[in-house]
Amino acid sequence: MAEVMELRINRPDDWHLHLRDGDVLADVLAHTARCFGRAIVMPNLKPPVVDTAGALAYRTRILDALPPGSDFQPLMTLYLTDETSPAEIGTAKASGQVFACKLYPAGATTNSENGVTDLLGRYPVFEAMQRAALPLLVHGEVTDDQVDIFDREQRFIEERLEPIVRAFPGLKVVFEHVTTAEAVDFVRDGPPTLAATITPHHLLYNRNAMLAGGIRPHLYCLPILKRERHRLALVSAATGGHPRFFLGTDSAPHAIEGKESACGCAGAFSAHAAIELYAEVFEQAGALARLEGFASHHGADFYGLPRNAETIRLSREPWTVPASYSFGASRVVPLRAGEAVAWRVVA
Ligand SMILES: NC(=O)N[C@@H](CC(=O)O)C(=O)O
Ligand SMILES: [Zn+2]
Ligand SMILES: [Zn+2]
Repeated sequence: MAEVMELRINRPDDWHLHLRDGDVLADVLAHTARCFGRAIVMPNLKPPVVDTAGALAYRTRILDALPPGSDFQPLMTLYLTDETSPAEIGTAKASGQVFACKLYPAGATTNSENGVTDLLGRYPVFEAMQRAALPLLVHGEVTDDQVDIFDREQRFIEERLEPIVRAFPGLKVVFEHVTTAEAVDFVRDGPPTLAATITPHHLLYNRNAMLAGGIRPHLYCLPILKRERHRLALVSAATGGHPRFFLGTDSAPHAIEGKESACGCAGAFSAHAAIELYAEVFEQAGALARLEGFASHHGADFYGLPRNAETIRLSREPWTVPASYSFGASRVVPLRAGEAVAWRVVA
């Protein structure tokens, strides 16, 4: 069969994105706005976005930082804490600009210190979200020191996520950045209200890529990269056409000095080449025809939003990723820095 050289798909959306704030916001945002129509914007700023007023103010800062002429739409989220009230959920929904709430178990990941410690105590808030039809987005890892970091996602499914999904049959839940075969099975076997996002780095790399032959801090993210058998399960879920798996980059930039450190931050920056990297994954799986569903349709359908009408064009033209990009006063090292990416977005 002749190699596909060009691909036209509906404009994709990123259903899990970190844009950060302040002097780095414009630098980070430009990478996503060059190709994605919308993105679910994560609220784990310092301090986190815990109420509707904060989300609306952050949204304005994002719109102000957009490149001229861009019609990128930020879809805002609230960061759940032990103090979030059910009333705030109604306010968030009524704003028309908040599209979900994010559950970070306290201590699970970057800027999760203010996250939830008492999950059962949050049930009245989940109840309010179910009523308001606001999806719950979950960083699905237990935080217990006793649990091995490679087992934290699996344990979260059994101990935390399964009970929530069972208790709230009308609540849409997105299991964010799934990294294990167990998570894939849980979502596939779950109800229509349960979906998952999958990142480009978890589709492309296993833990050897991060740890064998030298430690590569720019591949360190949470949940941590897993064994090859898990990566293969993710590839089959993403490329298999199942409507409850969709694109969420978890592009999470950190300044180079925060990553190349004795105690480096978790997060991989991928927005500079996100759709291109997913195209590589789908091509390798012989599933390029399914890229559009995963990247441009399944997420919008799950959130109950219209699909983007415009299209983008991808061409099979390799290019070399720069060693770093501007990040406010610092630099960020992107995924694939200094190496080739097989696809590029053309106008
Ligand atoms: N994925 C990460 O490793 N880091 C994210 C937080 C998150 O999504 O868990 C970040 O904000 O840096
Ligand atoms: Zn996370
Ligand atoms: Zn994230």
